This record gives sequence, C-alpha cells and structure tokens, in this order.
Amino acid sequence: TYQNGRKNKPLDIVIVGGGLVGSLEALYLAKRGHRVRLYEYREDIRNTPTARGRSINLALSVRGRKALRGVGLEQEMVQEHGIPMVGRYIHRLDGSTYIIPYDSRTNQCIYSVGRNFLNSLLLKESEKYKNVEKYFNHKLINTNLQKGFLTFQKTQTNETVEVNADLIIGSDGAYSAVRKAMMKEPLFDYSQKYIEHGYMELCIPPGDDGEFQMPSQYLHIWPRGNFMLIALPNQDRTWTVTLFMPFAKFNEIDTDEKLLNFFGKYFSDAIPLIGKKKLIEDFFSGSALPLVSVKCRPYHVKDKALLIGDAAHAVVPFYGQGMNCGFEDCTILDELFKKHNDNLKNILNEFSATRWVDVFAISDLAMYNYVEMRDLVTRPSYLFRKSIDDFLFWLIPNLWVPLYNSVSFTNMPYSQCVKNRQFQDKMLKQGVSLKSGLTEWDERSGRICPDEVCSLAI
Ligand SMILES: Cc1cc2nc3c(=O)[nH]c(=O)nc-3n(C[C@H](O)[C@H](O)[C@H](O)COP(=O)(O)OP(=O)(O)OC[C@H]3O[C@@H](n4cnc5c(N)ncnc54)[C@H](O)[C@@H]3O)c2cc1C
Ligand SMILES: Cc1cnn(-c2ccc(OCc3ccccc3)c(C(=O)O)c2)c1-c1ccc(Cl)c(F)c1
Repeated sequence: TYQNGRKNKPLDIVIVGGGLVGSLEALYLAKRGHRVRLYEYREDIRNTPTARGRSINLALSVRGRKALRGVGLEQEMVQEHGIPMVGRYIHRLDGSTYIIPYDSRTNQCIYSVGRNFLNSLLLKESEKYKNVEKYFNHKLINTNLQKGFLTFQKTQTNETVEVNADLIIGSDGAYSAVRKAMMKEPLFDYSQKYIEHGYMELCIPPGDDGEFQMPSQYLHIWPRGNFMLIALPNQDRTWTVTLFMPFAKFNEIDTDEKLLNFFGKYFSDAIPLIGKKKLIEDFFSGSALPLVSVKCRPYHVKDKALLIGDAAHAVVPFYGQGMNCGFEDCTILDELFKKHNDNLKNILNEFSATRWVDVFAISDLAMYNYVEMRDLVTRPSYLFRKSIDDFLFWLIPNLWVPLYNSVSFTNMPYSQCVKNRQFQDKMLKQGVSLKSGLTEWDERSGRICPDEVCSLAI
C-alpha cells in the first residue's frame, strides 16, 4: 500500500471470530499486505466436520459471490461445490407442488453451499498468506477498545494471553463480545429482538438409488402460515430441512404420536422423504434454536475497533441474506481501504456513516418477510402480486425488478431495493385506481378501455 510513492507500514490487525465473515475478511486484509491475527473460540473446523448450532447449509447469492470473487474463490465455491437453485419449489398442503422460477429468461439462481465447507475453504486459503496467523480455541474474555488491548483465554488450558493491535475487527457473531465492549461507549445505539419462532434442522437422506429424493435445482418451501419448512440440497445428495415454528408449538409436540400427527397434517409429503424413525430421532435429539435480530450503530470506536457480519447486524434468516450481507461488508470495507489508502480513521468513519442504512433495510426486509410469509403465500393477493411482478419483470425487465430478485440477483444497495419496491407498490396502487378509473370511464362512456392500456394499468 503506497501513499505519495512511500509504502505504508503494514497495519497490525486482530480479527475476533473465524466464522464465515471473519475468515473472509482475513483474506482481504492479507491481500493488502497487513499483518492479520485471527482468533477463534472453536477448534479448527477443518478437523471437525460437523456444523453445530447453526444452519448446515446456506443460500449464497450475488452479493456473497462478489465477495468471494474478490479473493479468487467464487469459481471453486460456486462451480465446484455450490448446488444451483433456479427457483422455488412450493409444496401445497394437499401434497401437490408448483414451481416459481427466479428468472427463466436469464436462468438466475442462488446456490446452496455447505457452511463448514465454505468456512474450511476460506481458512485453507489463508494458509497461502504468510502474514496471516490463526489461533483456534481462543475465547475473547476482556477488551480495552480505546487502547486496542484484548485478553483471550485458551479453552484447552485456561491460560490467558493478552494481545494488542492497531485495529480490532469484531466478527464474533450475533452474541459478539467485541460489541458488548462497544456498548459501554457513549452514543452507541443498540437493539435486539428475539422472534417467537425457533428453528430446527432435519435431514432428508438420499433415495435407495443414492440420488436426491426431490428435484435438486430448487429451494423447496412448504409455506404453512405460522409454520414453514424449507429444504436446501447438499453435495452428498441429502437435504437440510429447516423447520421454523413458534417455540410454544415446539414445546407442545412432546410425543412421537403428536409429532407424526403434526407432520401428517401440515407436511405429509415430507414424512416418507425424511422417514418416520429418522424424523422422531432428529426432532427429539435436539431442541429448537432461537433467532435474534440485532441492530446497532456506529460500527466503530475511533480508529481502534470495527464490527462486521452478524456482530454488527444479525438478521432473521427469512431472506437468506445474513451471510451475503456480512460478505458484502468485506467487499465494501476493501473498497474503503483502497479509497482511503489504509487511513483507519477515515475508513471506519465512512463505513459506519454509510453501511447502516443498507443493513437496517435488509434487517427490516427479513423481519417483514417473517411476518408476511406466514400468510403471504396462502393469501391470493400475494400470489397475484407475485404473478404481476413476474409478468412485468418479463415485459419490462430493465424497469421492473421484483424485490426478491433485486436483493438476491443484483448488488443494488439494499435500501435502494426497498425504495424500488415502494415505487412499484405506488405504481400498482395508482394502476389499480387507474384501472378502476378506466373501468368506470368505460361504464360511463359506454366504451371499453383498450386492453393494451388496461393491462398496463394493472
Ligand atoms: C437457520 C439459519 C439459516 C440461515 N440461512 C442463511 C442463508 O441461507 N443465507 C445467508 O446468507 N445467511 C443465512 N444465515 C445467516 C448466516 O448464518 C450468518 O449471517 C453468518 O453465519 C454470519 O457470519 P459471521 O461470521 O458474522 O458470524 P458467525 O458465523 O456466527 O461466526 C462468528 C464466529 O465467532 C466466534 N466467536 C464468537 N464469540 C467469540 C469469542 N468471544 N472469542 C472468539 N471467537 C468468538 C464463533 O465461534 C464463530 O466462529 C442463516 C442463519 C440461520 C440461523
Ligand atoms: C434460505 C432462503 C434463501 N432465500 N430464501 C427466500 C426467502 C424469501 C423468498 O420470497 C419471499 C417468500 C417466500 C416464500 C413464502 C413467502 C414469501 C424466497 C423466494 O421467493 O424464493 C426465498 C430463503 C428462505 C428462508 C426462510 C424461509 Cl421460511 C423461506 F421460505 C425461504
């Protein structure tokens, strides 16, 4: 990194949290020549294959792909590992199904990727940089952000080690210890919301032929109002099935019979796919996990500390954007490092001043989806609106991009996606009034509104 022809001294940066976002950020900073020390509470997940306590697979969309492209990993992650999902495969209550493609014209898709595979790939890539050091089994237990001091406890020996750095990056997730320290700072705003739904992961094994038991190129959704089931495919021909349901309902289902009756009533076609025995085993072997939405700002303390990923903005998973949003943090941060030539004061100030509006937008969108989804898919007006969206997207693709497509298939700032949707809603409302006005005009004038005008007026 050069300024006025002089090479900047590399920065000494500590990243707390070697999950998806922290391990990606380590690559971005290493590429810029800085010294990176990555501290991770858990063991090196490359030695422990099972993903515990979080979704086993995730939907990777355009924002996340762009961030992986920035460190040369998109091709390997997407083409060699990701499973493309070209649309939604909706399972009705009666067991019938229908497909809503994301964009049949351009074959847009999101990718199902394994969480541990992706995390391991990012950690493996960091081995290429001699300026990256990784410390696993290190838990952050004390922080002095003003001075840039951190105390870690080695979980295997309980010894503590103190480190200091030019910059501390907190990518330690929704329950961030770095954020906890930041909350002591004046003018730090924070809010969190636990939703009444929890989630539990189940599994659909391969069929007797070793192949997928359902069409693998889709995100499978069983929308049942207050309960939702989704399934994303895995490379080993299994499906990770996630049940979203109020904790109260989870607690009600306390016997095998109640479980089978519940699935028989709401997800009957999923029972033979999962298998009764496996369903009972998996459902009662664990417990539903909570879902929390966290908003805070600013994301930094002077030129000493910065939050990214879920530590900065945990969102409910009803838009499949949490990781994509955290990865987008890394893309934006890298652009700011370039723009401000590693001047931390300017980088951190601009990141906090500009990023919040977009992460608040996707946080609200995901929460809106959570609330709306429960009856959205069963309400005719939702399906009607989706068909209008899809029709106008087909008719005027450069003018009318449905909200989900703009979020998942473009890098448009999330806040702009929301503005577009609000404009579309306004047009449709005016269109409807225009249409009803035209119909009224028809009736009064005894003439029929020309179809091509009326159809555009919807
Ligand atoms: C059910 C579910 C489904 C989801 N589906 C999707 C999806 O389809 N698409 C999508 O984009 N996102 C999805 N997400 C969101 C996604 O999982 C998160 O946004 C993403 O994992 C955030 O990454 P992160 O690195 O910021 O945090 P995390 O993945 O939580 O990583 C934080 C890391 O910090 C470590 N850590 C924590 N505390 C300390 C400490 N004190 N000291 C040291 N290390 C510490 C942890 O061990 C962990 O490794 C989903 C989430 C859930 C719960
Ligand atoms: C993991 C992941 C990745 N993307 N999505 C997602 C989100 C919203 C969507 O649209 C709004 C809508 C879809 C279904 C019903 C009503 C509205 C669509 C879509 O349209 O395909 C896809 C999810 C997801 C996550 C949780 C649940 Cl519960 C879920 F259903 C899907």
